[in-house]
Amino acid sequence: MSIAKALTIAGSDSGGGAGIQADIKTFQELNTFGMSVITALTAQNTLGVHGVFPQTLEAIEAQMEAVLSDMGTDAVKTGMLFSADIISLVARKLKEYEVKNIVVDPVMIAKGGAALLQEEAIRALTEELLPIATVITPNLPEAAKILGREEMKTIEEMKQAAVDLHKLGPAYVVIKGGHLTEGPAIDLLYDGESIYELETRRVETKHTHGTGCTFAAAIAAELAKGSPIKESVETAKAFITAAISSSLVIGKGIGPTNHAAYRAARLQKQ
Ligand SMILES: Nc1ncnc2c1ncn2[C@@H]1O[C@H](COP(=O)(O)OP(=O)(O)OP(=O)(O)O)[C@@H](O)[C@H]1O
Ligand SMILES: Cc1ncc(COP(=O)(O)O)c(N)n1
Repeated sequence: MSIAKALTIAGSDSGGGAGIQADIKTFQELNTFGMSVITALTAQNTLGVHGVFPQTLEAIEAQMEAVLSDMGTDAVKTGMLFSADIISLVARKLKEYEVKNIVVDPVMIAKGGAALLQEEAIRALTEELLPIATVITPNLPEAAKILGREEMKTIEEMKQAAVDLHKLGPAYVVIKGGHLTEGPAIDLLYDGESIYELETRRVETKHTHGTGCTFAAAIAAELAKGSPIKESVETAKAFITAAISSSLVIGKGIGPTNHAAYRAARLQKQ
């Protein structure tokens, strides 16, 4: 039996809600074979990040070599990359292996405020990784940081940001509106010509740890299976909405989303 393969290159979240763990759970739920390259360990739980331990470049390169030289992949999702050196290495290896379907989630800061990307790495992100990305998935603060402007507060400002981010080289741009303070949860997809709005109701919950990681991993899984970009983003939006709608009260802080919810709902419908 053959199966589509998806690779996450990201940080490990010991709490299981974000990072590598969220990605692998998402890949599994969407019927893809998940593989991982761990860029950094975080000691993390629902209350926050208690330690960040970047892996050596040697360790990261060895993981990429091991996976890509033998198994290959149908899509890649990058998450926490932490430093300029790690970004350069990852971009170089993705080019070397001519990896297709690259989803770049430009993770910068954890919900609790901990830095998951060094300030000086933004240039490497912009110059080396964004140009080879199939799709980038910044949230509002990340989009603002990359563009060096104030955080956008309206859909019109988000649209302008999507157009400006596209000029940096990715084939598609998704800007996530989870951080808008009121109204529905609206994300935008820009393909260089048209802007599509993806809108769902905003779920009233504080348990949203790992939403960005899960959403980007779901896009990668769908692209890996050969779905076109628009359908992939729509499925990812349905996946994350289901996961947030039945998010889990685990730990004393911001709990994780429920990765099993999307498939469970679909099975129930059958
Ligand atoms: N309360 C909510 N209800 C419904 N959808 C939401 C909610 N919060 C976020 N989303 C959706 O979840 C996805 C992730 O968006 P968000 O802006 O939270 O990403 P993020 O900030 O990168 O996440 P993270 O903080 O985990 O890195 C988007 O599709 C967004 O619309
Ligand atoms: C390893 C890792 N990667 C990404 C995030 C972002 O997720 P969130 O903003 O929900 O904390 C995280 N907390 N940890």
